Amino acid sequence: MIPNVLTVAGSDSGGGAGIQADLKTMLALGVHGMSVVTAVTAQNSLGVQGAWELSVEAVRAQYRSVVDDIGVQAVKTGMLASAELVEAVAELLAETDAPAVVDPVGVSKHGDSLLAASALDSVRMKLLPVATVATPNLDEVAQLTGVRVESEEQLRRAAAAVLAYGPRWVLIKGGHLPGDAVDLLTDGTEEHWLRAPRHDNRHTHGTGCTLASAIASQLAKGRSVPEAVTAAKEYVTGAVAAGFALGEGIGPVDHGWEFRTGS
Ligand SMILES: Nc1ncnc2c1ncn2[C@@H]1O[C@H](COP(=O)(O)OP(=O)(O)O)[C@@H](O)[C@H]1O
Ligand SMILES: Cc1ncc(COP(=O)(O)O)c(N)n1
Repeated sequence: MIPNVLTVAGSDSGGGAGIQADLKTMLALGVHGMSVVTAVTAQNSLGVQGAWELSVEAVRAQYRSVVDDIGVQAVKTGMLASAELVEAVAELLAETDAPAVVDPVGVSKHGDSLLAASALDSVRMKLLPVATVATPNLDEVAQLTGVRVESEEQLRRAAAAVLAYGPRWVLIKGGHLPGDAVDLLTDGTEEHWLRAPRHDNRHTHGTGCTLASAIASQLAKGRSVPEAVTAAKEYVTGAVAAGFALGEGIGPVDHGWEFRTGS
């Protein structure tokens, strides 16, 4: 049986991040990808030119259509735009018997806001508590907890601050630190350090979405959280290494890198 994985996220018209990155990742990892669109962005390699969020009703209806008939083995959330949508999605996740990977998307690589400042409290109090794995980057950690990370050793403190809001696991992504691309996965008792060489490639649009979707895909296949994150890290590292130029700015990671190897 092919596992079903659902992404609840924003559309990136440029195809490198958001829903488009999620569905490509799911295809690459051999699961059936499905989507609940929360917002539509006009976006390309230069930034986000516009964003329009959908109504709570439209988001709920998409989610129910998928979950009630088809069923899901894992869910991933990304851009949720507003406090209303964050709260509605948190409620839906709480009713769903499947692991949830929560990528608390705040700001795009270009610095465009993808989440209203008024939604931060809902992310902390409603969304993080229902996450199986939360995957904040360092900017999101600072926004959500006030903890600023400037070195690998400080990742531990960041993880503890996020875990205090109640996710089962947290993966702090150290992708924005200099040196190796090091992430810390912990549930407060176990610690797993995931280290990969930093690829000197500016075409990294979509890294976070890709990693979170890859984790959800691996969880849907029945892997444990540490196994799923380890496999997902390998996939995203390969995708960053193969990231390519597109437009005038920051190009996407290559979701299809494994198909192209040797071709
Ligand atoms: N230049 C790079 N080389 C290798 N891995 C990277 C690079 N940049 C980011 N990563 C990895 O990509 C994943 C996403 O991290 P990050 O870019 O920090 O997330 P986000 O897209 O949410 O800002 C992490 O596993 C991180 O370590
Ligand atoms: C719709 C949408 N969702 C998420 C991101 C974050 O991706 P990145 O951090 O790589 O810009 C994005 N740019 N657009």
